[in-house]
Amino acid sequence: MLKVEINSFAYSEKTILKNVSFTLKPGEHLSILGESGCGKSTLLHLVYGLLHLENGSIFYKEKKLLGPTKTLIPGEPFMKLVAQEFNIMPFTTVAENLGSHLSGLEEEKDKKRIDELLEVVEMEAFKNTLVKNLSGGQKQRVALAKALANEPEILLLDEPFSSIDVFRKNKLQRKIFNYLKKNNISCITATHDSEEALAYSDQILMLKNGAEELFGTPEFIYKIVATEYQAGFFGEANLLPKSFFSSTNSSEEIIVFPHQLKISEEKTSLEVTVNKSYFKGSHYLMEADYKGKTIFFNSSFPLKKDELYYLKILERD
Ligand SMILES: Nc1ncnc2c1ncn2[C@@H]1O[C@H](COP(=O)(O)OP(=O)(O)OP(=O)(O)O)[C@@H](O)[C@H]1O
Repeated sequence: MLKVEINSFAYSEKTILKNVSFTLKPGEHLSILGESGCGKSTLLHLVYGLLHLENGSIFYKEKKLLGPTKTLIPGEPFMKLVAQEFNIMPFTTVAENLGSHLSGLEEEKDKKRIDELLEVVEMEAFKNTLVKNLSGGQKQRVALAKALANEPEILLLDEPFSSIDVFRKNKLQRKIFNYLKKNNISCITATHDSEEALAYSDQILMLKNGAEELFGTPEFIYKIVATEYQAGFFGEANLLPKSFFSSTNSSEEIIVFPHQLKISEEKTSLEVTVNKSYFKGSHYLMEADYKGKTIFFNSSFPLKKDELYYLKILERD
């Protein structure tokens, strides 16, 4: 088990991370969700041992990890980090790149392993291509395969699918994360992609300004979001008075996602004027106005600009 306790971390004067702690069991997948610059990469670099953690500790299997000041080569042998600037050799082929991370002692075994890794990242067709001639997304897939080559116990992934097109992304995510589960490899992923975090992780750690904002299972996080910052990771969201939807005197406001609002035949407190409709494939996202505030709700058909509607809430699911 990995046990991370970061009391605080600063590059110079400015504190980047504070009071972040979690544990990770074998085969478990943790997603770090947070806006750009909130400290996700820094957290991965601390765990991997590229940065020195003065104020806190990291244990793996009861053993304290020493960090870069006490080890000759930064990084831990049982962990692999796929950083945003992936480090792959440009003037060698994809297969040679992967081969450089294998034993080199048993040629047939290595060849088989290279084919297996290429299959996981769907790069079989580029086996003999020079890395310098690959696209950004293809290089990212080689970096993922390279990280898997030596069967790490923990994989740290920094925005692993950021350069990969939607066409391939979903299938690749399924293949990689299923491969990790099957092989009991723990994984920490830094991501902006809430769909990826919800679908594949066991736990989500949401950061805000380098501190824990929310921590829990994807279902727990999605149901508990209460502020615009928290809800912002899951698409458009409305912050509306609770009193609109229930008989309460409280001035409390609640987060309501577009799919939780529905047009009402009866008069409600929420009378909106339609501004725009955006086709989303399975439905239309409506942008409407309520007393100068923008409200988003879903509709199965487009609504006309300037038409008035009453909205009611559906149970949050
Ligand atoms: N080597 C460094 N020296 C000084 N400050 C740094 C260094 N690396 C990162 N920072 C700063 O630390 C903060 C956190 O950066 P980090 O890269 O961890 O954020 P992030 O959440 O991964 O962002 P992104 O999603 O954009 O990759 C930023 O304000 C960044 O400017």
